[in-house]
Amino acid sequence: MNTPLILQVNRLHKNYGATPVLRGINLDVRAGELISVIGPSGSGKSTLLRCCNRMEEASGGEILVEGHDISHARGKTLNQLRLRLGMVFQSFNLYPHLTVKGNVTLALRKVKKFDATSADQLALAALECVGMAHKADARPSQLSGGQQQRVGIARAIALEPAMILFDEPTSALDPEMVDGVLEVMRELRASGMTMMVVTHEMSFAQAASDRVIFMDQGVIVEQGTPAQIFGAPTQPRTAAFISRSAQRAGALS
Ligand SMILES: Nc1ncnc2c1ncn2[C@@H]1O[C@H](COP(=O)(O)OP(=O)(O)OP(=O)(O)O)[C@@H](O)[C@H]1O
Repeated sequence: MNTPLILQVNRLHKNYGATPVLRGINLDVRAGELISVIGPSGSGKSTLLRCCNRMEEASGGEILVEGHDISHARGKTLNQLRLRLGMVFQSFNLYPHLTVKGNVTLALRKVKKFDATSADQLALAALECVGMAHKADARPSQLSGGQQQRVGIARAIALEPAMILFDEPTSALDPEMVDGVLEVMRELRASGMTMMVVTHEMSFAQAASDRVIFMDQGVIVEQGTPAQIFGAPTQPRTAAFISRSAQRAGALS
């Protein structure tokens, strides 16, 4: 039996001015899936992610979160649906004046209205999940980039979302920090979290995803298992991208 649908994207269009950036995206995400979105720079990957939680307004189409239409929701309903989609950013977006724990409890207190004790407990549990509980009282500036990103992930987990959207979570990190963050994401996957990850880390997409989506010029060109997309792509554009990425990785190693 299929697991429940967490996210449905139907005929999604996005224009910036007269320029179409997303051109009719259709996509279903089921509970427990880890989906990697790959594709050339400018293909619309981040825009797709940002339209899902209405950080960007779509120009057309519909997005359902656990069956509820977020694309036309307003006010309290919109806020509640947004909370179901956690977001992890490339640039961490932690508040520098708050401690690690303060960053994680902020939305729990302000948005979810938890009392201080409950918010602290949830925050410490989330920090434990990403191996950062021992830094609960540190400031973000005292942490490495990889540690800051793990706090960003803890902040998302603490809100108990139905799904987490990751927008290039390792792109701003020094190479030696990347593996620790990818490991936390693998553990989250193993714990059953539903995840959609825009990534340039091809080895992660290949090894950790249930499904890989290849985008180019605002459309999904092809999607399939990592074995299909990386081993036997059916579309010439996918094959060319995979081959270029492999060459680049070879040149770097
Ligand atoms: N706020 C904006 N205003 C105008 N154009 C934008 C805006 N945001 C993105 N774009 C354009 O939309 C296109 C898709 O951008 P997007 O960031 O979604 O691509 P991407 O596939 O995530 O690229 P990358 O891998 O480089 O991050 C690009 O041509 C980009 O310049």
